[in-house]
Amino acid sequence: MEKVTTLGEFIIERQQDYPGSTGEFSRLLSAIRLASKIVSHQINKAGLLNDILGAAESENIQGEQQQKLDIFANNQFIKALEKRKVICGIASEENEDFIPLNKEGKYIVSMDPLDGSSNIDVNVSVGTIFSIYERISPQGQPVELTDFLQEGNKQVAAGYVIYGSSTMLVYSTGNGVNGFTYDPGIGVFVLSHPNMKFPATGKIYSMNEGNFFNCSVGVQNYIKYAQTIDKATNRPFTGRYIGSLVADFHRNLIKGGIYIYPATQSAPNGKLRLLYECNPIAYIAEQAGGTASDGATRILDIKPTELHQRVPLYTGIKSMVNKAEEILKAN
Ligand SMILES: O=P(O)(O)OC[C@H]1O[C@](O)(COP(=O)(O)O)[C@@H](O)[C@@H]1O
Ligand SMILES: [Mg+2]
Ligand SMILES: [Mg+2]
Repeated sequence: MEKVTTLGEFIIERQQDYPGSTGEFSRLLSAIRLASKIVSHQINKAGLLNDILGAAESENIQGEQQQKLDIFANNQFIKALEKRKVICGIASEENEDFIPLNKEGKYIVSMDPLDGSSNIDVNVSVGTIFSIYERISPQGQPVELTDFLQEGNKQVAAGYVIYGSSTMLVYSTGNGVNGFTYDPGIGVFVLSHPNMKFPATGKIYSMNEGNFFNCSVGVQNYIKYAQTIDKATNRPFTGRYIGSLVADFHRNLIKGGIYIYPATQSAPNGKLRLLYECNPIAYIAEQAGGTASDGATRILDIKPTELHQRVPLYTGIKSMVNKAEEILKAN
């Protein structure tokens, strides 16, 4: 019988890569594993439950109408992480300010508890995105804003959960990217996608083209480049856009492509948030042999200044992102 490796076993095995590790990080990951299962279970039966679909009465700090599932997922992840006592603070898309937790905690987590909210009610894949750092303020002290405003290249781990036809947890601790598929029959995540890498070449581009005339000439010229017929360069590329960052990124990671959420006239810094969308996705992209920039600067080198700041995102296969940057620069 083929050997299966559960996420729990994998975490313990990988702990050996870190001599002197205390198990705190493994406990943090197990909290994410637990909350993902609970959210996955809720999503799978969302259509049956009137109290989980639809909008909540509240807005988040970004002025976005919160969905009931945004709040449910937010509460589940906060509860699971708080219980583990190894985290001194959480920043979440759904909370205006960071949430101080255990002063003795060594880690901080920034998260997007439910990504792709506009797709919840229409049974299209959504996700959760998480980014993990070691604190910089002294242990034993309350967590500080500066603990959250670290560059993405300081992340000790990052990942996402995709709630789609199956639920998968994809993460990296800096030694490559591994994907685990949830088996609801036995209630465990099983290693299904070891050492995930972008293919060498790709032909998928993902952008909300409804923004075409709202974008710079550079972005418009890249879209035209993608649509130009030229067999020698694998074009025209195929347009694919789900509207859930996690799902669009995941598809492009497996099939090969580029995801773009550019700056627009109405959103001069783009739409996606640096701390809990762009940094973790960029970390995974680079660990999978791809890249991520804001069109010019490496995402992981951007120094954050605010919890909910937005940046443009270009991520995927290196050659495709480099080409986009080249065209942007030329205009
Ligand atoms: O509807 P648009 O403008 O294309 O934006 C879609 C993007 O917005 C997001 O839904 C923003 O994330 P949230 O759903 O977590 O707010 C991304 O997942 C997605 O890529
Ligand atoms: Mg999101
Ligand atoms: Mg969200």
